[in-house]
Amino acid sequence: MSALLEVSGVTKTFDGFRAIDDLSFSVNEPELRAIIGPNGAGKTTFMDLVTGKIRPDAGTICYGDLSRDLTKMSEAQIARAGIGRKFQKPTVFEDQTVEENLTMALAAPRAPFAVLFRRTDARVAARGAAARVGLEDRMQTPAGVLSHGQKQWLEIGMLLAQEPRLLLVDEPAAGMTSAERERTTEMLVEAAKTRAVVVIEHDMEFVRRLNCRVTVLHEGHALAEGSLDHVCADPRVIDVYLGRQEAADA
Ligand SMILES: Nc1ncnc2c1ncn2[C@@H]1O[C@H](COP(=O)(O)OP(=O)(O)OP(=O)(O)O)[C@@H](O)[C@H]1O
Repeated sequence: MSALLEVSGVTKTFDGFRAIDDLSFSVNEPELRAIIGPNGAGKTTFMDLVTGKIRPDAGTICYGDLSRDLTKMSEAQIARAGIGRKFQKPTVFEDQTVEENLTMALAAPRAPFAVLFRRTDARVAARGAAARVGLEDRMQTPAGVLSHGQKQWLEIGMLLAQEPRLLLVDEPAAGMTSAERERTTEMLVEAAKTRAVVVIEHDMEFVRRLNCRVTVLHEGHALAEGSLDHVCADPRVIDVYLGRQEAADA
């Protein structure tokens, strides 16, 4: 296990407001990491910075064996370097079947099999990708008629088909049934056996099931890090996040 992503002293200001404030932490490969924290803590901004959607004012985000600084790379270069991102809302092609969606993902330029793809059996490859997210019985179903959870899984399957080294997943459990949430944790745990997977999530039951290291963000910096039990026992975390969550849940 070694560091795949090293965030050092990153700051991002929007109109004078420090959304990310001297943020430093690292993610190993392979590893499953959860990022939690109150609304506005900077979680989504962190993902925007890693994927090159926005640039920091200061700091570096080093990635991979050559420690390339992602802050100097374009979004396309970062995607090609093996970083995949799942946004909160599913963005699948609703008119296309599960098989067609997965086939498109397999044929994408950054997919490792894209060059070989014409020589392989597209159906077998797509079925393999579907099996990773439990959709192998839905190959001919238009994505638009899948449940919300199944659409999320399809998109995770499309990303996994491209074999990212680092997969960023923003609130996958939102809007899912408890059975879907449980299945999703299994998928992410499995995916993180061979890559780094970073999950932003508010649902603490979901985070508990991920059973992984947790980083708590607050006001743009890492407030605490460790097991869920460790960070949940931290008075600062209780003060800025868990106390408020309990109040919101009440
Ligand atoms: N493009 C932007 N312009 C101005 N302010 C922004 C921009 N993007 C984010 N912010 C601000 O930066 C702060 C961090 O936002 P961010 O979305 O990263 O938080 P978050 O931890 O993901 O919150 P949530 O849990 O609600 O999704 C917020 O105060 C937000 O309003």
